[in-house]
Amino acid sequence: MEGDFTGKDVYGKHFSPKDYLKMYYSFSKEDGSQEDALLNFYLQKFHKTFTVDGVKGDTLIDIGSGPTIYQFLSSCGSFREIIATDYTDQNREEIKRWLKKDPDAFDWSQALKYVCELEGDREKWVEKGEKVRSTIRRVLKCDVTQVNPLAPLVVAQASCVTSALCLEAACKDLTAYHAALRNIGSLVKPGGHLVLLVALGGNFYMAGEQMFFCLYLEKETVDSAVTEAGFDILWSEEAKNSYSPTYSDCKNVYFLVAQKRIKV
Ligand SMILES: Cc1nn(C[C@](C)(O)C(=O)N2CCN(c3cccc4cnccc34)CC2)cc1-c1ccccc1
Repeated sequence: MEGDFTGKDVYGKHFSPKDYLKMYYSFSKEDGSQEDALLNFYLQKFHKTFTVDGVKGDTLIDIGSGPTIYQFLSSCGSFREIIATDYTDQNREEIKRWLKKDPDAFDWSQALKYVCELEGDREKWVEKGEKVRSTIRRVLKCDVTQVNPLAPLVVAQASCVTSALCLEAACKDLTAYHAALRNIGSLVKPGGHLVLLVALGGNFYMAGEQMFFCLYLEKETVDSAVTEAGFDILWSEEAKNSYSPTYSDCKNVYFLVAQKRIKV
């Protein structure tokens, strides 16, 4: 199955955060399900980046947060402020529901417990949730196709920009992908970090009954786009995609940490 590019308007109209969260982030009851394995990979790499390797700073901006907060579970202890962003109103509303402890918000307790286990005390998951809530200070609109993705706001350059599973879904071709990387890279201060989670080798993914476009990317394409955007890649790791093939045809997921070159 391959689809035409899913324009921004389709996202706004047809993307259902509830369907999506149920499909991709409902930890199965029995351990070791395929979807768990993929989310566990994401959580392990964020843990390595922020808790083990010590990437830290003042502000972290997450680009294209979607309706999820798993990407903040390790970074919340390393930054004074986190800014979550997304293009669609319904994704930003879903994040705000969780921040406000709305009873209708998605239950992230399994992911919280998993990260606390990585940090050495699974029982601390409630405190971890409070830490995430107190660190996410703003939830803003973003559009990676704009030179300033946070326009009309002008935000000071951040110590770190993260973006998970976003650009391949937001960019219609490689020209747009390179431009989007330059756009989000402009939000990083010199010497700051860019952390990407990318779906490789895919053309589509499902959220509920709706099929969404995915730009077909290979590791080398991502690496060269990151380098051309002014970053040095510090480390990266690929994992086999284990989403059910009816969910997506992407082959691998790719985690990358890069540092913005300081112009001398
Ligand atoms: C899993 C999974 N989750 N997601 C993230 C998801 C649900 O797509 C999302 O919420 N996003 C990204 C796109 N995004 C955007 C869409 C249009 C324009 C945007 C302009 N600027 C910023 C963001 C824009 C809005 C937030 C993607 C996958 C996945 C991808 C490929 C293969 C397999 C799985």
